Amino acid sequence: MNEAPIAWDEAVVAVHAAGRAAAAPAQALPLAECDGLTLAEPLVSLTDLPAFATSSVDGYALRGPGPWRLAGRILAGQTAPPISDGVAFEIATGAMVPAGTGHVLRVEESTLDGEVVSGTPRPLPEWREPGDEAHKGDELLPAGTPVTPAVIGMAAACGYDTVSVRRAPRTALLVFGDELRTAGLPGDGQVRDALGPQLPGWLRRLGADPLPGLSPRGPIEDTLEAHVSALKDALEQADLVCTTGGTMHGPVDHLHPALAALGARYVVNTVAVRPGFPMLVAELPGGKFVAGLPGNPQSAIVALMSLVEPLIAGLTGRAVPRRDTVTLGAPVPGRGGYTHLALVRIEDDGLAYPLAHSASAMLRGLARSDGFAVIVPGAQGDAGAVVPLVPLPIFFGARP
Ligand SMILES: Nc1nc2c(c(=O)[nH]1)N[C@H]1C(S)=C(S)[C@@H](COP(=O)(O)OP(=O)(O)OC[C@H]3O[C@@H](n4cnc5c(N)ncnc54)[C@H](O)[C@@H]3O)O[C@H]1N2
Ligand code: MOO
Repeated sequence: MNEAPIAWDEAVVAVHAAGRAAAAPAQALPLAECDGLTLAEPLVSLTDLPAFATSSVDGYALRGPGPWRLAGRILAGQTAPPISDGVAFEIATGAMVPAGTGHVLRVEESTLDGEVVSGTPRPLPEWREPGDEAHKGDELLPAGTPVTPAVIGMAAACGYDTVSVRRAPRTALLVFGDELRTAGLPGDGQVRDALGPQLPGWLRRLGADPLPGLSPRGPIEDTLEAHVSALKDALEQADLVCTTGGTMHGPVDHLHPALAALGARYVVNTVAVRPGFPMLVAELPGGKFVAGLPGNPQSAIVALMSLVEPLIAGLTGRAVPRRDTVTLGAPVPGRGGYTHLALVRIEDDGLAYPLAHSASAMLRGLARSDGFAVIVPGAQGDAGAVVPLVPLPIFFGARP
């Protein structure tokens, strides 16, 4: 219970390593099923790209000095015949350039008189040579690359039908707290559950696969028995179970005793970060994980980005999440020996400003935020300082 909190940056590395050691096996999946998954092996070109000399323009393939006699037409998709001196083939953009072609003359820079083509070809080739983009065997992308639509397009272009990927970790979300209402207005000691509805969306954006029926489940009754049984059930289906609330040691905080009852080993138990320090990740027998997110809503999201993001990265074979930097537009206080993850919004001047209503129990600042500025232990975030940013996984076009 009184374990010293681990430094924030060390916690990130520790959970990533634990996830990496338990990563899902590689599997070959059809391209259409790979969006959002992770390459398990380097993407190596299966062919020269382009695979044949490809015309970049509509015009005429020519050989030797002009004028040229029109001998036929080559459309995209057809195999080009060889070409001989004094001959022209009408050729389409994307069509195969005949072996022996000296020039491709653009249609708009040519004249066709009966069957005679004339004009002055441009000096530079108007076609792409085999291997211009890639040679067979070239490594195009390393293992661990997240599969985006562009990666799928690249894989298709160089001949893949399936790619070797690691699947998204299946997640469950258990919400703890007898004070939580799942509908209607808060009041009389009860609050709306603000984490059950938002965490599955964040988890999906971080590359996880939230299980239907378990995303969320709760509120789970505030008894140890109910906690143990809910965790057991969820762990049967999920690779990673996230929980909210109950990370402290209050009279109805049952997470730690429940983890002990299940034989869990802490990977990280409390982190020197504000807010959110009671966050934890534990590994269960069988290589499954529980991430304990504190109940205060903003603290839960700090824990998500501090521990769950790198854990998912490890489980899928991705690198430790990269942190870009931002320049602060206004001062952000440090938190002594703790790392401060401070909600910021990047305004039109390109600078990151702290947000009002950013206390750990609040969501108003989070709802307008681009991410958390990182103020390292012992430092102050002065205006003009360049600091790391933990970006929230929102599309730029969708920022609030
Ligand atoms: N004696 C001490 N008490 C507390 C300390 C401390 O150092 N000493 N730390 C505080 C900090 S910091 C945090 S964070 C919380 C963490 O507590 P738990 O993870 O055990 O969370 P709960 O006690 O269950 O809830 C805390 C708070 O958050 C509200 N909550 C919980 N779940 C939800 C939800 N799904 N949606 C909206 N709000 C939620 C809950 O009602 C409480 O207000 O401990 C402090 N205590
Ligand atoms: O650190 Mo608690 O997680 O501030 O609210």
